[in-house]
Amino acid sequence: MSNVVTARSLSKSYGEFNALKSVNFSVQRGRIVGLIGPNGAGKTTILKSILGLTTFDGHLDVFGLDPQKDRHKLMQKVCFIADVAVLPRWLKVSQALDFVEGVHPRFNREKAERFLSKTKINKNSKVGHLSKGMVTQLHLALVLAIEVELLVLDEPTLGLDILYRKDFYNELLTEFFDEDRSIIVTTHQVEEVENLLTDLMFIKNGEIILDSTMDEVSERFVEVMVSSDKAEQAKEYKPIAEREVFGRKVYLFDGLSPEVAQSLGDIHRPSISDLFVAKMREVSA
Ligand SMILES: Nc1ncnc2c1ncn2[C@@H]1O[C@H](COP(=O)(O)OP(=O)(O)OP(=O)(O)O)[C@@H](O)[C@H]1O
Repeated sequence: MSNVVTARSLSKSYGEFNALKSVNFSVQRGRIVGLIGPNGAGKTTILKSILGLTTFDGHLDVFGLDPQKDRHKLMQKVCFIADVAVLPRWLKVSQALDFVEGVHPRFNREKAERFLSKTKINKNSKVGHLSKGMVTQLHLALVLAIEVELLVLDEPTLGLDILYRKDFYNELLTEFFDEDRSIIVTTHQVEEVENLLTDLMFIKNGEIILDSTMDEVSERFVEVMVSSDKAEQAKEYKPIAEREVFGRKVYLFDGLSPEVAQSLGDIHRPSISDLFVAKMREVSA
């Protein structure tokens, strides 16, 4: 598989503070990577480095380009949706379409209009007269219609209500994603992207503490709901987290064999959010 992004010993310091501590990772073509971490972990710093929006130390290759030197060429291949939609209030929706069509060679206007036709947005409205959610939808319509190979999304659904958030991810899969494209997405709403991701990266304090495909995650981690008589036995296998559901213990294991897991109780795949909480606590323990 070909890498669209390769980072080796990628570091970023702000004065004495190390926001990224020599991280290594890659993103392959045709993958949807979730970059998940608590506030201040370094997610935006990674995204900004990939987009050539900040300086860094170490090696970073994006489509064979150095983001610090080749930002212009990179923008032909990469598109970025930030968490806040910034569109001038006086602009009409139709003018926003004209503008992006004029400045971006890869903008597919027909696609943007199709996306907008599914919303309540009127093309003659001014941005300033749209609701906050509608402005975000307009922004997404404009950006998703730019046909690039890598889409970078930083908390893309912030400010959208639950119905539009679901629509957004459906739209992303049907309108944007295919096997030749890749997506990197950061979000705090991990349950929303759970079924979308092909790869998962957890970051904490500038370090990547998990980097796995979702298939590997399913093979490696298991949650077992254990009856009280097996609780002591389960603990011997050193679970990385435990919680209680309806009076029964649920243990999360890393690398426990399926046979042993089944012998202890009812097994299932942990949710990304449960795994995230467990991994964050494990590291600080
Ligand atoms: N320009 C800057 N000057 C100094 N420190 C900065 C600067 N930008 C980011 N940082 C620090 O670097 C760390 C990583 O920030 P970053 O924005 O990458 O985190 P994040 O994981 O995206 O967080 P959030 O989920 O809150 O957006 C934080 O501790 C932040 O305070």
